[in-house]
Amino acid sequence: MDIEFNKNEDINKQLVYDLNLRLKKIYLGGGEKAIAKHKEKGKMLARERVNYLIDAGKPWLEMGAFAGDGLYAEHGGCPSGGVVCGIGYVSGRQCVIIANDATVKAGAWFPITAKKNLRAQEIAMENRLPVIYLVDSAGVYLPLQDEIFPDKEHFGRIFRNNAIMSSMGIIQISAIMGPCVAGGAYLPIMSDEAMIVEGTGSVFLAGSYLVKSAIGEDVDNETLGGATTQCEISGVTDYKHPNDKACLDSIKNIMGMVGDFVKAGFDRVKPAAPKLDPKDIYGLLPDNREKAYDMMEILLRLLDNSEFEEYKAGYGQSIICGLGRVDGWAVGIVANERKVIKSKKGEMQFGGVIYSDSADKATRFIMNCNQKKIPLVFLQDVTGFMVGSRAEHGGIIKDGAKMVNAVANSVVPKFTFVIGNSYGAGNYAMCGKAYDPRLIYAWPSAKIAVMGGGSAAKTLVQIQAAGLKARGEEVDAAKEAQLLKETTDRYNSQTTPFYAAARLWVDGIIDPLETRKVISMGIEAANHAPIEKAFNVGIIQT
Ligand SMILES: CCC(=O)SCCNC(=O)CCNC(=O)[C@H](O)C(C)(C)COP(=O)(O)OP(=O)(O)OC[C@H]1O[C@@H](n2cnc3c(N)ncnc32)[C@H](O)[C@@H]1OP(=O)(O)O
Repeated sequence: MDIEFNKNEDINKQLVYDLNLRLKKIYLGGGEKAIAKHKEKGKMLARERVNYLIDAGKPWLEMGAFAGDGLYAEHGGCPSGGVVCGIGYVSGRQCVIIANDATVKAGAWFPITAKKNLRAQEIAMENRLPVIYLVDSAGVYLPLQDEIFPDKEHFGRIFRNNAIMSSMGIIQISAIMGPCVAGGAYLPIMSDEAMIVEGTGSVFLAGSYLVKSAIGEDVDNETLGGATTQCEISGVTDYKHPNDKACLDSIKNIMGMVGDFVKAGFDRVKPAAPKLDPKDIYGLLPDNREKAYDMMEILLRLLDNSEFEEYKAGYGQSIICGLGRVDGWAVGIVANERKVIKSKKGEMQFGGVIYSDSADKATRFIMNCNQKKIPLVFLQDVTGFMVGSRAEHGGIIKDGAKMVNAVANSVVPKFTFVIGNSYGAGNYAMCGKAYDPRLIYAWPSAKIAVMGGGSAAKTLVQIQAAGLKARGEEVDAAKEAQLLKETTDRYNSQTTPFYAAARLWVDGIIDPLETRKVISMGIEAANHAPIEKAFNVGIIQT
């Protein structure tokens, strides 16, 4: 192995190590004190509940672990958005699990909590997966009510989704495992069935403090809406359990009896590991995002048997397209090439840039995958579409539009991995979050922004300098350098995968070695949802 490989390997392994350290801290939720208080009540922690619920030895795909990371510092933070979400197996069935973490402000809903719940429900709806809610929530986080309460994508949307999902035939089971107040109360009761834990679970529209202030009644929370009240007096809840474990056992039991539904029918054969070692990816992926590398070498380490059926290998080479398998599932790959290319026409093309010919090729390939019912996997390392008069005169806008059209209108499931840069309209054409990927994960090496820090800073500084000069202010070299540094620093802090994951622009950050697992679980999930719409791109931009 050469020096470059070893250097990359050290850096990429360090990034994964740092990622795991940050996750470990996040897994502490509201912190040691809140954990101790929670456990004193005899309650399991949110992650313990999930671990107990899911099948041992089967994979768990967490979504949104970094949601809220670095946000709401003035409120004490909101690790994982105060809710644990993911796809797991319960009694052999893939389910979406949504578990409030009551160590974070009693499981109250911050704005990012709503966004994360809505994303988890979206995943359940798109894939027609059952949802299990482990509810332990104080409802709206009152100091931020104006950012979470009334708008379309705020808290109310969750209950609207409960109703819509029910009418779609999506199974929803809730367990009330702590005080569930106001908004926290609607969610479990809008599910197909709700169970409640005796002594710790309670569910009511208004807690004892509000009842006292509203109507002057003195009543404790247990009498108001505890397990006995809701199971034996009101009939609001359906099953009463003595503790968390018994409650979770009951969910497992019910899930074990669920019948089979029609599948989408994506092709799968016996899985095979890649022939080339996936761990090589650490050494192959450069230590910085401007360096060129051979994307094919990465691809071959993600695909079964390292086999790839390349489409139009000699044409539009700044995007690699082709068919392969991941864990036995057939996939259509669309990946940005990162090495400099000399096209057959003699033109030099930069790696990571989408040219007219590559957009044209990718469009046709995406349409082909839709025709053949093959799920699409996008590997993003893209700085954007080619600029300049040659590209414009060649019609780059219409070729880019064509690709965006095919991606947007695809009816096969799409999965996106941001492995390097994800800049500009390249993010869109390569199926960024706005293009409905069923799942989108970033590698620790990812950078997501409208453009790279350097380019953005230079562009902004030119604009700012022109404005200052127009107002008669002197812009000397020192002032320009200061503007450049400030803008670059700000941009760089906003392009990290952590910044993106905190805001749910991606579903999470993964070790590159987990990529195959995400694709496989994602296609298995997507296979629950038959494709109902015919593929139609409308007017294509020829
Ligand atoms: C759709 C409309 C809505 O959802 S309106 C929401 C209305 N919600 C409420 O009135 C619930 C108020 N909270 C409570 O009654 C209790 O916190 C319940 C849920 C019973 C839990 O009690 P307990 O386990 O003792 O926790 P705690 O009270 O010590 O709270 C822990 C920390 O969380 C906070 N907290 C709690 N609820 C909220 C809330 N809704 N908004 C904002 N903050 C909330 C508490 O203040 C406490 O914070 P801290 O740890 O002291 O900083």
